[in-house]
Amino acid sequence: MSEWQNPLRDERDKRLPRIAGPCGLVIFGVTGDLSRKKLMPAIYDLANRGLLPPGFALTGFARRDWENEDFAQVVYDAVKEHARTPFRQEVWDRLAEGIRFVQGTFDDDEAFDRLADTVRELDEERGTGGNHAFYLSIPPAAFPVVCKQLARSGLANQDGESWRRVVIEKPFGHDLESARELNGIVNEVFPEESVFRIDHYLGKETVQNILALRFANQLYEPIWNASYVDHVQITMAEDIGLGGRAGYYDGIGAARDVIQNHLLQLMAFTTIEDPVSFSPQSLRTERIKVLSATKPAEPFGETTARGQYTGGWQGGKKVPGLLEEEGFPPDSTTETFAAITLEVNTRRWAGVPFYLRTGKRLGRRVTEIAVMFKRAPHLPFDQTSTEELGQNAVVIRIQPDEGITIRFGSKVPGTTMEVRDVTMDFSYGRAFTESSPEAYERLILDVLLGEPSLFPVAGEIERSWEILDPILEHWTKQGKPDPYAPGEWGPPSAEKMLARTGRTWRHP
Ligand SMILES: NC(=O)C1=CN([C@@H]2O[C@H](COP(=O)(O)OP(=O)(O)OC[C@H]3O[C@@H](n4cnc5c(N)ncnc54)[C@H](OP(=O)(O)O)[C@@H]3O)[C@@H](O)[C@H]2O)C=CC1
Ligand SMILES: O=C1O[C@H](COP(=O)(O)O)[C@@H](O)[C@H](O)[C@H]1O
Repeated sequence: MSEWQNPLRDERDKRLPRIAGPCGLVIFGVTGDLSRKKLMPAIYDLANRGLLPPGFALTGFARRDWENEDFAQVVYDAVKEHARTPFRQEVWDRLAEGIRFVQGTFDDDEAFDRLADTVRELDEERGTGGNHAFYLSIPPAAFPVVCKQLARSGLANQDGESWRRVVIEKPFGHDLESARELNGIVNEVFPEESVFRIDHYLGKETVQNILALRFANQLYEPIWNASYVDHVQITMAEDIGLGGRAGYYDGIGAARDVIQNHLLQLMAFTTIEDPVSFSPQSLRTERIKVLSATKPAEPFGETTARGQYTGGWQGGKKVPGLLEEEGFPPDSTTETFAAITLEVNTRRWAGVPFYLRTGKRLGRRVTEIAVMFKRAPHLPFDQTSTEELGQNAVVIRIQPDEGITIRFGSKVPGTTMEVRDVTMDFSYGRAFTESSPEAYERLILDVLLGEPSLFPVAGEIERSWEILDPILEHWTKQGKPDPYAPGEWGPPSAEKMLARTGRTWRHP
């Protein structure tokens, strides 16, 4: 064979799509909301993009008395309703050949033995090669029993030639102690490198783009620190209510639901030092370092706010308050809005407050990171000419209208020197012809490829709870959250929380 190598080949290979090797995926909880709306459509989308191996197998495990064909019909309906990419019959036919169903409950040993038989048969019939991932799309209380069943039935066994991986949905625990306990149980069955804890925000293109923005450019990094940044606001606002989600949400609340995971990860991506490389280990090391340096600002009575939506009008429709939503007790103290202040005690960030907020039934659906810069030390203009000038800002829009906006002052055309804010916009939709894959597509593919960069490790999860636990304890003592009407941006206490520091929230 010639020793000559095409000098462009390595670079080109890096851009070729990464296709999973022979494998299968078992989903627990296939009748659930997440599975129907996100997981099954994402699997079809991956198949449609040619990223799954030819003999790929999808096995569902649930209580319903179904045959393989019944489950295949459920997957078909989910794909038709929710898939991102166009439906192609030949892709579906190929995928459907590998669909299996196992009926059972989580405490049923025989059901798990049947699952083990099914997996063995798939290895023979479909050539899955003993490589299987188990996706726990189930209530968090059931994570331990399913892990134990996977161990008991031998499904977690890896023989060195093949792999077994477990995928665990959020929330991972409800405080530090329960997260540690759960990590212990999971790690008794699966080594840490086989555990993929899902935080679907890390699968979003725009979240990964934070790293590109910061580390692929020279423009931002020199000013990305306490000398130039005044504060950072991270917002995840939703306009929907919690109808139909009481079983999961009551007693959990906004902070556990999204601050502990999505928002702290957004903060970590915004604040990490440049990783040595983009290897999973380097990225995780930097994320853990910054989370370890993060503390909630005190006193919590002034630095946090929490609210619960009341009934009212939104988008021209009458909507119920949380306490009128089905399944929530009339005295529920679950918060549907949460805002907290964090300090990142590193040389780069000391003194810069990070304000994180999230809520349901707010003004609109938007997730963004707004890096707000200090004002120029001196303005050589009349005071009246700069009255409408705000702070410079870099706003990273995670969703919708994914992109980046930079706000700066500009002269208003005319004979006077009047300066006003203008914006410069980068929009994914306009800049690229490629459409963004759904977060779950990216993450499921990464599980099958064994690529762990975008999955939080045990240490990150535990650090996040350490940050949040003292605030949650304070709120428990406080009792009822403050009311806010649908369409508002949280309760008045949220505005006060920033007003005390002379700042205001953005109302994006
Ligand atoms: N829905 C979402 O948008 C999101 C969900 N998540 C997480 O994903 C996971 C699943 O959520 P979601 O789909 O909403 O939950 P659902 O309540 O809609 O579904 C739960 C699933 O678990 C099954 N199940 C529950 N108990 C048992 C049991 N004893 N034996 C067998 N099957 C059982 C249910 O089966 P059956 O139909 O028979 O009851 C159902 O398929 C949770 O951890 C959640 O926190 C995370 C982010 C977003
Ligand atoms: O994890 C969760 O995220 C969803 C919002 O996800 P997004 O990708 O649409 O921003 C949220 O509604 C849910 O409460 C939470 O569990």
